[in-house]
Amino acid sequence: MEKVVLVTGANSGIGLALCERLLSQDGELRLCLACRNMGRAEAAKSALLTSHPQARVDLLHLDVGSARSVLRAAQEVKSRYPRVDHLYLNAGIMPNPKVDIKAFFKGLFSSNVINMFATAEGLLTQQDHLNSDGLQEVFATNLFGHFLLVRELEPLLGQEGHPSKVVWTSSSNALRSAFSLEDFQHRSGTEPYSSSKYASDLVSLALNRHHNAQGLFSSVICPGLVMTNLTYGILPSFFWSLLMPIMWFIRMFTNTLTLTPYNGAEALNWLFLQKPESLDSRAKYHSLTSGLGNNYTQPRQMDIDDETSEALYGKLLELEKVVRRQITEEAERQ
Ligand SMILES: NC(=O)C1=CN([C@@H]2O[C@H](COP(=O)(O)OP(=O)(O)OC[C@H]3O[C@@H](n4cnc5c(N)ncnc54)[C@H](OP(=O)(O)O)[C@@H]3O)[C@@H](O)[C@H]2O)C=CC1
Ligand SMILES: CC(C)=CCC[C@@H](C)[C@H]1CC[C@H]2C3=C(CC[C@]12C)[C@@]1(C)CCC(=O)C[C@@H]1CC3
Repeated sequence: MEKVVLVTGANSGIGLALCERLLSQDGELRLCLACRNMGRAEAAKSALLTSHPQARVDLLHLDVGSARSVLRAAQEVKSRYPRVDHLYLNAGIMPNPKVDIKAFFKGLFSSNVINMFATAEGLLTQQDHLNSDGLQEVFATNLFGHFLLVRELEPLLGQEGHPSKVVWTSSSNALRSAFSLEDFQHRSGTEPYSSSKYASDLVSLALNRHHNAQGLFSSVICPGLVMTNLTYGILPSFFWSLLMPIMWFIRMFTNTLTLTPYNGAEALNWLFLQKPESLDSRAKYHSLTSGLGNNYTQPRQMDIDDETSEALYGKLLELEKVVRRQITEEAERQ
């Protein structure tokens, strides 16, 4: 049977580049683009079919920021496919980003400049708000919706003799300093993006602990700094044009400025080809691009521990119960 691959946030940026690369790799794939905007999803499908006319590309309506939408979409997946071989949890948002310009120029002339361009530590804040489920939107979109999707699709992930891979698009901006177990939704801080990405690293580790035996293997990747809708939302395009020469120069000294979605999808594509049992639960797989433009993937140990990972996993299971109860009660009232 052909491999089934589902990609969230597949209609643009790194997700779309991954789809292109996967289809070039394996013409037999059954590729499912899971997107919240069906117009954009159709456009992405047409683009993919232009370069791969024989490809089997399906669309699925999925808003990962809405628990109801996730449950509905998961039902649809269960009715369409007997199993899911690769589940790419790639959709992500960074709403209302603000760059600390003073910190940027201070960092630019310090020995920390390479780390600053790689992680944005101390540079970026965002303004978040509650969504219709009463959850912080960044947490709900980048983490919880994906967690719920994995929970719902468990019966399709890792069947007898067919291990499945779950891959989270995390970030080098996943920083322990932005995350707190007591405030795992990041209600009170100003770095919800960083917190949600750190949480995805922790959850991936917990998924491996709980589900490797059944054949579900979870990994996290970092695409590097890639020019996409998400990054174009951070600064006006005029600033990006000014910054580009600096970024190309810095690329001589650090390989984390992958810049194009194709390069950024390197680690996602690399993971597709690996035996799941050979992967390291504690490593983040980084897409890297050399000064000469060569792409490669490198594992780097994550700053995570079992205790925090298990505690967060427990809290997410509790929250899942609350959200499911809320949805059932609302359905009963209608
Ligand atoms: N660009 C970079 O430098 C880096 C990006 N990343 C991560 O890479 C991932 C992909 O982002 P990137 O390609 O850069 O940015 P894009 O904005 O191009 O892609 C994000 C994708 O996620 C989708 N999405 C957002 N919210 C939802 C939702 N509620 N439900 C379903 N889909 C949704 C978007 O759909 P729509 O078109 O409808 O908005 C879009 O397809 C993200 O997780 C991001 O955090 C990590 C590190 C660096
Ligand atoms: C002139 C001026 C104010 C420049 C600021 C440069 C920043 C906009 C970039 C420096 C490091 C970048 C970075 C990201 C976004 C843009 C920068 C902050 C990400 C946070 C984008 C999303 C990620 O997940 C990781 C990236 C790390 C580096």
